Amino acid sequence: MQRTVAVIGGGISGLTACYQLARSPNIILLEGSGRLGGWLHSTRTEDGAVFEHGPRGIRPAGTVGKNTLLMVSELGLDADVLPVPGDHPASKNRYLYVSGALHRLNPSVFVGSGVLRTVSPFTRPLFWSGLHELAAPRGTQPDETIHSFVSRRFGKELADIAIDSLCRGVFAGDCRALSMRSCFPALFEAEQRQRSVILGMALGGGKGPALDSVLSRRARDERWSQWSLRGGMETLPEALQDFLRRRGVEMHCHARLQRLERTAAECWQITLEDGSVRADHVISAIPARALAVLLPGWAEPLAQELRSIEAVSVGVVNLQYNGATLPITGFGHLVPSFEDSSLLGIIYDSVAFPEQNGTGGPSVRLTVMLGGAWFEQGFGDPDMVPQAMLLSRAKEAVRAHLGMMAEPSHTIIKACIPQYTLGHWQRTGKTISRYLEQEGLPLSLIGASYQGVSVNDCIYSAKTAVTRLLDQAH
Ligand SMILES: Cc1cc2nc3c(=O)[nH]c(=O)nc-3n(C[C@H](O)[C@H](O)[C@H](O)COP(=O)(O)OP(=O)(O)OC[C@H]3O[C@@H](n4cnc5c(N)ncnc54)[C@H](O)[C@@H]3O)c2cc1C
Ligand SMILES: C=Cc1c2[nH]c(c1C)Cc1[nH]c(c(CCC(=O)O)c1C)Cc1[nH]c(c(C)c1CCC(=O)O)Cc1[nH]c(c(C)c1C=C)C2
Repeated sequence: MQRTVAVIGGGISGLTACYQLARSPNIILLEGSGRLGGWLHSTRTEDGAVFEHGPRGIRPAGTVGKNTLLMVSELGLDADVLPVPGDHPASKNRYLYVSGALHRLNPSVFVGSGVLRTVSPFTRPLFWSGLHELAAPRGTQPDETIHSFVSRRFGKELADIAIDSLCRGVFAGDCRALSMRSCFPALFEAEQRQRSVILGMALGGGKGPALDSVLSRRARDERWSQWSLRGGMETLPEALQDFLRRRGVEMHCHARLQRLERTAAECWQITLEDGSVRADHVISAIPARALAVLLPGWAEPLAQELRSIEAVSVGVVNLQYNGATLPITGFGHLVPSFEDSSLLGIIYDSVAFPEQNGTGGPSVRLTVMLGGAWFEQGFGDPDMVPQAMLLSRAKEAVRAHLGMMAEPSHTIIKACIPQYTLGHWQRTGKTISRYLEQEGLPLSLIGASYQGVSVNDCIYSAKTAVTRLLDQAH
């Protein structure tokens, strides 16, 4: 008898798992909402402007970046790719908003001749942070917060300003709570391997698998910092959906799971609102906390670990200013938590991707990101916050930081980003995997809750999980 694999959750993780399984028969995808794609969600206006609800740019670098470009190529999307080359202002200019002013941080501040100069908002040349790092001893803790790791190796000022902002701009999180080992594993391992992060990164960590494609070679030659797709990031799940439909994969929207049980015949019994499904193996691609509530009472040890993987809420406010121009060009700016904790940063979408501005004449598209780990403190309960409060906070920030006074058109979304806090590596790498192994549970866990929040990480971990599953079956 053919085995049935049920994939729960039709975000990019679940769709990629189906894509990797598509040669096998009896695959069923169950998505709770009315659409596939999860956070890859783009609103397209009648005049062709694109507003992203979640990710708006993907990095091409490294094994995970190349792997995504390979899938994009296989899906026939090469002509839709919008690259941001290395010499583009959105690659060269990123800003920090400190003491009421924008400070430009171009890459040479960290790696070029700029390290010898004092660049505001820092009070001394970053050269000294580099020297400090090269001399600092190897850490002895199995895990450490990002703030503690960077303060110990590079000095407190870099941690307080640059790293605090970076963690807000990637995890919407607090670097004093996030785990270095789980959020930046390559840097953590570089220190373990070579005693110094700088030396470890310079000497490299061995070769990854060969995942080259025409797109990844172009990305390397043109030094892309990121890329998107002409119709927005949602083009990717749409292409996956088309591919899966052609392969005959069963896909169901409005199929929210209510309960997961084991039957006497060692199958999964999956209860939906209006029926049930049986499967031999379940791939969960939903947030860890959402899975925890579906599990039966006997799996409480697993549910407990899953519940401890938290997530924070982000208010995403897209604003369009018709006929306006920005006072500066770049990727956007971040706001460190000491400056204004509940305002994370502003992305200048129209600079990186002018192709997505639409045909309605010149306009500026911005996204203001609010809340994150500071959401409750700034706005109260995420489920109760009035949209008007998020909108007025976003407009006020654009006025104060960029001097743009006009009345914008807008969309407001509330999103979630998982937080890898101290001990995450042990929770996912040891406790959870040991439990699944000991109980012999045919359950794979993929998605942003476990091994990286970026789109690249989600795609790569879905592929790895399916490869493991197919290897076990042979
Ligand atoms: C605002 C924001 C900006 C971001 N920016 C970037 C960026 O610039 N670059 C980048 O690389 N990454 C970015 N990310 C991160 C990245 O987009 C996400 O981590 C990734 O898309 C998560 O994909 P996923 O499939 O694991 O989860 P999700 O997209 O959350 O998908 C999970 C799916 O499961 C469904 N589901 C949940 N519960 C059930 C249930 N009980 N039954 C059935 N279905 C269920 C949901 O409806 C959803 O469709 C951003 C994320 C956010 C929120
Ligand atoms: C202000 C909040 C946020 C901004 N983007 C995100 C949040 C929470 C989410 C996000 N941004 C990136 C990733 C993926 C990381 C990866 O490993 O690929 C995610 C989940 C990319 C990113 N954005 C910024 C940086 C430094 C990075 C890391 C990779 C890279 O260098 O490109 C900076 C940044 N993010 C935001 C702004 C306004 C900003 C800075 C100018 C928005």
